[in-house]
Amino acid sequence: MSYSNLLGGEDIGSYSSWLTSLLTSFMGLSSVFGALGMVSQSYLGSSIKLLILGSVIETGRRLFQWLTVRLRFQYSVTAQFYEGDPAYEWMILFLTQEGVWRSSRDFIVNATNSRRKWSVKTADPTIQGNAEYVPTYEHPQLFRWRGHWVEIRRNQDGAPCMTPFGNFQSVANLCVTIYTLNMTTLSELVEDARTRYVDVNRPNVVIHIADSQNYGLGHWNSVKHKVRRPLSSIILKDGVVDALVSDAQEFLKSEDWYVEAGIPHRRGYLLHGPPGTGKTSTIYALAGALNLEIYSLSLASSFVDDAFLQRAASSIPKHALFLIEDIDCAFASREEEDDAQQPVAYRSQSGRPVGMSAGGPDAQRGPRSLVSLSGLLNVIDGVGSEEGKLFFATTNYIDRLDPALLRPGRIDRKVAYELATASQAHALFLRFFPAARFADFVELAPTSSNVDPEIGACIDKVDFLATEKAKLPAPDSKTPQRPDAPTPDTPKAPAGDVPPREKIPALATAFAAAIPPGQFSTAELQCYLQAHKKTPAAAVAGARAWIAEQCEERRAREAREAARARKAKPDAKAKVDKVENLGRDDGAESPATSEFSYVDGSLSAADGQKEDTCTS
Ligand SMILES: Nc1ncnc2c1ncn2[C@@H]1O[C@H](COP(=O)(O)OP(=O)(O)OP(=O)(O)O)[C@@H](O)[C@H]1O
Repeated sequence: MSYSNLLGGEDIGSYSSWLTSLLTSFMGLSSVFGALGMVSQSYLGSSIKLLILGSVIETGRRLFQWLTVRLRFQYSVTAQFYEGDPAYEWMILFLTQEGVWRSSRDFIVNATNSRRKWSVKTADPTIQGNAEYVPTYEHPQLFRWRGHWVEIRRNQDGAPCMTPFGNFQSVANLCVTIYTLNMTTLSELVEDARTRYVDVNRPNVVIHIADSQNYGLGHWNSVKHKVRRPLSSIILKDGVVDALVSDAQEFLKSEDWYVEAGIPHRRGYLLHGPPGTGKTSTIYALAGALNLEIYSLSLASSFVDDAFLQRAASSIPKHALFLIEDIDCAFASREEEDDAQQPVAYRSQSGRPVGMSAGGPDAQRGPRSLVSLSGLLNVIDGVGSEEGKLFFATTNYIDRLDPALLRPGRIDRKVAYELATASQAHALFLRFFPAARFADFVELAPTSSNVDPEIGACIDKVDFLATEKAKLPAPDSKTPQRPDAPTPDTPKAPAGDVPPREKIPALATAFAAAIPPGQFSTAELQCYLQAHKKTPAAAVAGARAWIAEQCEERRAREAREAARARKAKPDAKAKVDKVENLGRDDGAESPATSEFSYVDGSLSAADGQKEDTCTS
């Protein structure tokens, strides 16, 4: 290739003249550089010095970084806590108590609910009330704990990482670094956090709920705190609650015995009975009394399948209470599948079906679950079941449960709940109107003359009864006393001037006598009494009208359901007849014609002379 080609066709002469002029200008520049030589030498020296200094600084910086990492690794302990794990909750509380985030200036504000948040308290606790202040925790925070420096960093939307739940997900996590040579400091810190959490939650029952399929947050991704309910507030037949508590206590403290006997250390309970009879309340009260946290899930949830159930159950810690409510909603029992015609209904104490649907099981069945029977059995007592747990299940329809589910080893104890008896109605009334609050019950004061005539008549009767009782000699201490009997040291009150405190037991007796036993759930009675919080006499006086109203509502509901069932299935009429005949087996009237009977709440009835005033 020639130069001429390279230069695009220009001749050699013009090229050499261009080269000559270029060399001349270069020589000219060189002379300029030469003139500046003296000056540039000093600049060059400074530049080299700067370069060396920069390199030393950078090397030092890198060395320092390297050393920090090494020292940090060598002389610190780091732990990660993932949202959704109970230990994360402990740390949240710990950091809130330590006031670590007080310096934060960036918050998310949420309305307060029962779910604990990563919140800090404002200086004025009265302002905290309805909102929670959740720092965004962008920057690492350093604080002192028991003489150690602890660094906290929170990763809100971290890069996807492998969670302890076995998947990659960006989960909020908390990174705690303690600067110490002692590895046990970490466990001491975690134990401190746990103890504080237990102490703070002592007045509460902690309920972990699996309420979404977001595995990244753990299976128990919602935490609620309910005020602990005293066991004494659960009104059941004598001894039922005590037996349950001592059984669970015995189980919890006899782990060694189970191991020695080669029996898996787990215990299953099934609480069954009509809605609103206290099954869930009993479980919450029991968990509170035994300091157990509840892990509750519903098999009807659309995201709960065998795999989810398995993983969720195995992530429940030891000495916790695993609760499945409405366990029947998952599937039909084998018998039920075989005999789809068999109607299911609760019966009142008189044998009459109560609150049933005439449409048979299909009409009452809730949504089916993705959980299979074998999946559930496996979780309760198969290889998938974890030991050291109390398993509780509730159902309104024990008849629907497969016998395999009910066998001992899976369900070790069944407790039947029933519609309220007279003594439950009596106890409930006393719970609503404790004598300690008698000052609130103005209608009972001797001076109150402007009360409704019906209530007035009721109070008169109570006054009469109380004064009559006051005239009785003090009962022999060996004689069993009625709950409403006056105590021996009760001062005798003159007729017509009975102190309110003494009217309450008499009103409770009158109320219990007014309520037909085995017809209403405790929840229904509770709802009625709530409407009369401060007026016990009005509650007694109005009981009769309320019962009539309830009768009417039930009849209307049953008629509607029967009509719907008739429409849905041609043979429903036969089923309805069959169900109605259940009520006639013991000679009782058909629920269609006379579902309820109740005893007049008069004082004579309280003394045992029952008077049937049933209508319709
Ligand atoms: N035996 C009882 N003792 C005290 N309170 C009760 C009792 N039964 C029901 N209650 C009250 O009624 C309400 C509902 O009770 P709870 O939820 O325990 O009933 P349940 O039997 O679990 O109902 P469901 O079968 O519908 O879940 C609660 O507020 C509870 O206080």
